Amino acid sequence: MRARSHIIRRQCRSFASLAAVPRPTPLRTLVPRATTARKSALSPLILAPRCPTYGLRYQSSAAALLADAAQGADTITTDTILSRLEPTELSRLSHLRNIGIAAHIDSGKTTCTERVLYYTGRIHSIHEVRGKDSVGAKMDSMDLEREKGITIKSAATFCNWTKKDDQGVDQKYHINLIDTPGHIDFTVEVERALRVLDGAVMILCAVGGVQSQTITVDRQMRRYDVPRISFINKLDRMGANPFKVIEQMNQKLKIPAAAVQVPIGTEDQLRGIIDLVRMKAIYFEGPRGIIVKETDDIPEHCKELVKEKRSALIAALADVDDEIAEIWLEEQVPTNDQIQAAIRRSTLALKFTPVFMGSALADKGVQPMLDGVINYLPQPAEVKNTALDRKRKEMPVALIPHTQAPFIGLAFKLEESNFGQLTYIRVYQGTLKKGGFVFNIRTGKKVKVPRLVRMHSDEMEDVESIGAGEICAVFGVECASGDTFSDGQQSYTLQSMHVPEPVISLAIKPKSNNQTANFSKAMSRFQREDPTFRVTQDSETQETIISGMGELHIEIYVERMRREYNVDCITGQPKVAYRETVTEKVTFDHTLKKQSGGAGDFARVAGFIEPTGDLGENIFENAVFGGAIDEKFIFACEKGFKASCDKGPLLGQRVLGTKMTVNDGATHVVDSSEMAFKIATQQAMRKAFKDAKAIILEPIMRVAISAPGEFQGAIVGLMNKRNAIIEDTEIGVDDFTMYAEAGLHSMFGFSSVLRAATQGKGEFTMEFLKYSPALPQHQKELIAAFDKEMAAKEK
Ligand SMILES: Nc1nc2c(ncn2[C@@H]2O[C@H](COP(=O)(O)OP(=O)(O)OP(=O)(O)O)[C@@H](O)[C@H]2O)c(=O)[nH]1
Repeated sequence: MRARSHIIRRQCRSFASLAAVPRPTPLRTLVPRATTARKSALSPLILAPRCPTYGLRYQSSAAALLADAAQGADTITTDTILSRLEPTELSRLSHLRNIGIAAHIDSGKTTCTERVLYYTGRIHSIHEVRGKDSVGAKMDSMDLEREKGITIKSAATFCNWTKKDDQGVDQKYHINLIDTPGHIDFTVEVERALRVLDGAVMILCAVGGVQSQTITVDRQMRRYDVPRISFINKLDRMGANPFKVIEQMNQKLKIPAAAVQVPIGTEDQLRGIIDLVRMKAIYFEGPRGIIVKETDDIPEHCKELVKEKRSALIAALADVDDEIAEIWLEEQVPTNDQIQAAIRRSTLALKFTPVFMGSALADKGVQPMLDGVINYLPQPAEVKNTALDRKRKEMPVALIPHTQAPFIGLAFKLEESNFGQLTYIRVYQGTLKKGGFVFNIRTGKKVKVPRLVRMHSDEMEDVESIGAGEICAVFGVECASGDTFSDGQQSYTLQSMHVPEPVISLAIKPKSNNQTANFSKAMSRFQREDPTFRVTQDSETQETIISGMGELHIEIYVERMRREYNVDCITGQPKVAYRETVTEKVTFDHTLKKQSGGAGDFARVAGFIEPTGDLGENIFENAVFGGAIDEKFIFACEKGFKASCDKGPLLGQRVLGTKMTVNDGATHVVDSSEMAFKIATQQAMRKAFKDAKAIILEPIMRVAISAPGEFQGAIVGLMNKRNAIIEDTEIGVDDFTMYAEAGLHSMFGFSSVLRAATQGKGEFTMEFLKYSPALPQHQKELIAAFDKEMAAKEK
């Protein structure tokens, strides 16, 4: 029995340990042709070379690929992975797309997704955002979303899209899709979706063009290297001009763009779309445009435009793709296939975005956009994903999207549901199985996966297993957002997403005491689900303080508390999350000495504090030589410094960009303690901080305001009053957009001021840009108010 288990253990030796053995020669050169042919006829597994150290025969290409991948992220490319995956794995992955839809507010993301679900057969009727039937779109499942007509939470779904291949054979593709919110206050939803998706559709309004949030989304897509296609929506709107939008994309976004389609008519004359690659006119007939009719007959009045825009497409491709550049230089015309291949290559290389167009509301152009998702966005194996190996000093290693590899997944989103915590997971490697066990790399805990589902907005479909490259959700797995899971063999961690810092906070409490339990429940749930929503307790006032990304963000949570938890809340005035820092280097030498009868308190700390140079993390440095302060007390000094940084001396706000170096001190054999050193450091910090010309930093917001042209003067006046710096103003046909930078405190309540000044026609967005020193007068007022508050508390 023992011998048998020994053999099993040897055979089950982890892929991680295989990774440590010398790298085997690539499969293709070693496998004898006859063997491969015979073997592949019997099974999809390829016989791999013998491992020199263990004498094991690799079971599949997964092991060989993993052995290479584990040598370091640079040893393997997506081409290597693609060339060495077995046909079954390759076919599974090449029929899979994980995409997100992201855009400026109200561009039509949800309306578009509703059409995608209808045309792919996931839903059987279309309901509009703010539609007359009051049902609302499938992906806006929360009551609040349906009432307000905005997306608050990103929602995941999946569908199948059938498309003919080059030989005219129908191929079925599985698409995992995430619809994201447009409002900047919910931007973390976009961050986490883009972190795990392989490609994205960026939607733009044919009238609004590149708007403030388009620029943010562009930045987010670049942060996670997400290839994208673009879709200019709302061609049916008056004033629609897709080519002006493309011009704006080329000027303002950091990615070249060119149309791959032109419209047949615009506004109320929109009839269809012409595909510039295949040179086909496409019409959308039948109920809700479900029948796609393609013809070679390009309407006469479109021919000139088609010629011009096809040339523009080839010229744009020649700038980013060598093959087209060569054809172009030889003054030849590329074939349709060459154009299509170049669009795919340059889109995947993040050098280009093909622009599709249509009107989701008018049911035109969505199906060709879906074909574009298949043609131009990557399958999971075409995206290189890496993790850090904790066992090998955080060495980056490539992940292999193979179902037989050891499981690695990232929990990117959490939600509470009636059945417990629902955790969204992207499976990067291996297979996640219902009833199987997974290890949380952060906590080291092993947990069972009791239920595995695919999400369809707020509905779910149970599944037995999910393979590499897919997105799913699990129940009953306790974890935090951003945790990496493995099957216990590897100690890999995946980098989590960027989480912006909250900039606004307010005090909150339930109206009546008997709602406290529900209030706490709601707070802990919201905090777990949304990393940009924070809850803290003011240690002096014992008030609960909530912080978030903006007024709307906080407002939505207060409203959800009322609706979902039956808790009415009293909220204080919103407060700005100011920060404190030092601007000069000063030395300190502070002694704490207390003698009160028995054992006293003694600690001496000396050193200096100085600015770190950036407004990032605070730093504590131990530069004590010769044991002037015992090692265990140094740790207490660091604790004291950190506590002081959590509540700065000027306003009780967090300290940024400050470094403390302790280089001397003294210890008393009897009276020194950890507490004494902690307090001494806090006292030293309080004094030295003020001496080091401490200042208050305030969040500066990037503000974009759009309104009809007649209100421009009034809005300039409003912004001047707020000491804003107006950066740029774009004048459109009827309206204008102003870009400015303003301190957050001056922007509180701006939505109602703007509404009143523009007869409700103006709109604005703002997002955190940076921390900057507050104006001297404002700093004085803030400090005076804080001191007064403190004095009142002491009385
Ligand atoms: N005219 C016109 N209106 C459209 C079109 N697509 C969407 N809309 C309208 O634009 C509004 C916003 O649409 P949504 O689909 O909610 O936009 P969204 O981008 O998902 O919005 P958020 O997620 O809240 O940012 C709704 O009133 C839609 O009916 C279109 O093609 N033409």
